[in-house]
Amino acid sequence: TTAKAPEHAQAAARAAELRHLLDYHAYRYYALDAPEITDAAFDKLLVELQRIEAKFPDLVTPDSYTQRVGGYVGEQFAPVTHMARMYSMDDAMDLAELDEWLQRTEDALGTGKAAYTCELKIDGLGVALTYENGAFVRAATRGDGTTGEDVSLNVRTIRDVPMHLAEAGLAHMGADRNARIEVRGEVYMPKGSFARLNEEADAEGRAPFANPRNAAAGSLRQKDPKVTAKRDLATFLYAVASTDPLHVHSQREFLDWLRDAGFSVNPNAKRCTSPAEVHEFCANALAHRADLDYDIDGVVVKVDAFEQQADLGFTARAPRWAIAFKFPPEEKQTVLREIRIQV
Ligand SMILES: CC(C)(CNC(=O)c1ccc(Oc2ccccc2)cc1)c1ccc2c(N)nc(N)nc2n1
Repeated sequence: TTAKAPEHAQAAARAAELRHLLDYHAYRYYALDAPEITDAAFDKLLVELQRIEAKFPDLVTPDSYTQRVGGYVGEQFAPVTHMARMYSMDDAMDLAELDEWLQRTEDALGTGKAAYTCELKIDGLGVALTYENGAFVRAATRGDGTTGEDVSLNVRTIRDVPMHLAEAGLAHMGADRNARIEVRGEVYMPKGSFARLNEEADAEGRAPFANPRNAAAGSLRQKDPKVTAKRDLATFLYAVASTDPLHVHSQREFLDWLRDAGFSVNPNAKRCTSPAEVHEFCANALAHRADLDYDIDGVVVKVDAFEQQADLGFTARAPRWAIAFKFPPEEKQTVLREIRIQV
């Protein structure tokens, strides 16, 4: 066994180095959208780690990048109670209703001026991701807002979901770096992946998915994580149940923290300091809707300062400090399946 010791120790050291490298390069790629190495170089590191773990199984750690796709089928979809309600939002169906909300909000705040953070409303599936001591511990669907389904094994296969929080995010938490936090966001299927998936379905004579949202929902509900892993799902995070451990004081600061921590955050968010700026953001989002690689169904306008959010509070159903400005359904050129009529 002494002969084995140096080889094992060497393998253990290299495995730790590879785990760190893979996490760093995944962070560069998914959170910063600024990769330093090619995908091929990344895959080479991953294969090297998989080989070491195959030779020395005791070196496998749960947060290792190689553990993204795995786990047996039975343990999925158990009911999960969220740390805090995952609220929905009131809707504004047109600019007049949006202006009513802006006016009502500014009156309620009494300050005359409020700043808002405008975000794209991704047409996907709401999920809650829970981290403890900086490590991913669970993912759940939104469900009815209080109780969702455990989809941890499937969410682990989504490449842009970090298995543990990056140091830049943890450092911001100071003494609370080990706190349990639950972030919320959307799981979506990029339009390109949706088109490819439906081409495959067509080629195999299976029914196509109606839209990317349904395809994302179907992919998250897969019993076998190996199938989910092939569905090319992605995320954008946008909320947290309790902001205390993060020591941030506005939605804009929070979105910056999410990036620091390694999460994928939609790059089109903007802090607006007047209703006119909010209108401009909405008009611009609608104008560029078709150019995006994901479906959106509107814009979410949020009071930016957390102190003002706390002043406004929640109704039974939704926060008073956020509104969903809805876009009309996008007319899509649906390719009708050829129908052969036997004449
Ligand atoms: C605003 C919020 C409803 C999230 N916020 C929450 O879920 C939430 C929940 C408890 C909170 O704080 C509490 C903590 C404990 C008790 C009560 C409230 C705070 C925020 C929401 C919902 C859907 C969104 C969407 N589709 N796209 C974008 N871009 N943003 C969205 N934002």
